Amino acid sequence: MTDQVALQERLENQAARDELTGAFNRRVCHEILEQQIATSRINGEPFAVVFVDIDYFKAINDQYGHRVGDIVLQAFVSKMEEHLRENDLLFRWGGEEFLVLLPDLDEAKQYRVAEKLCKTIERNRITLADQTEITLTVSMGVSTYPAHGSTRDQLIEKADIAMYRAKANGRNRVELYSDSE
Ligand SMILES: Nc1nc2c(ncn2[C@@H]2O[C@H](COP(=O)(O)OP(=O)(O)OP(=O)(O)O)[C@@H](O)[C@H]2O)c(=O)[nH]1
Repeated sequence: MTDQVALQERLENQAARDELTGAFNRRVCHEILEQQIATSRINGEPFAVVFVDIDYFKAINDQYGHRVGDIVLQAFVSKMEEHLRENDLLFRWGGEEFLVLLPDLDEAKQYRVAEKLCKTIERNRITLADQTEITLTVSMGVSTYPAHGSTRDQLIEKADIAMYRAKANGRNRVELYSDSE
């Protein structure tokens, strides 16, 4: 590989990733969801979009400072990536909001995978440099293709609506979008 090609690859990689956490950024999220929809339209493969919002993140910033808040976001992404399956993808949507794409699962399995992730995040505390341990919890909303929408924006919006229900129902939980909302 020439230096030029290596540099090009590095720049492309940087453009795809969120600077703080290294998760894929919102632009890539848009592109990959479009691709997934195009593929699923042809092969009929279902997939899920999971909207993930860290609970009470403001309190972490308030208690430990913004710098520690940043470290917690980085640790959160590492933990999520450790526990996702090989084909699942994590994106930083903005702030303390993330999206996960779960390809190739039926609805019941998608919900179970999201629940497992939610419990894993709660169980795996984050240890700071001074050994302080922080327990994070997340609220998740799940929408599925094709049941809840056939476009990227519909699927994201419905996952977001379900996530708000998870917040309203006490946080640290997963809700599946329902058409009655
Ligand atoms: N440290 C740090 N904080 C961030 C970053 N992006 C967003 N935040 C903070 O995340 C917090 C989000 O707070 P809220 O939207 O009030 O939500 P919350 O406290 O998580 O409460 P709920 O979502 O209702 O459970 C705000 O304090 C933002 O400043 C970041 O990149 N780094």
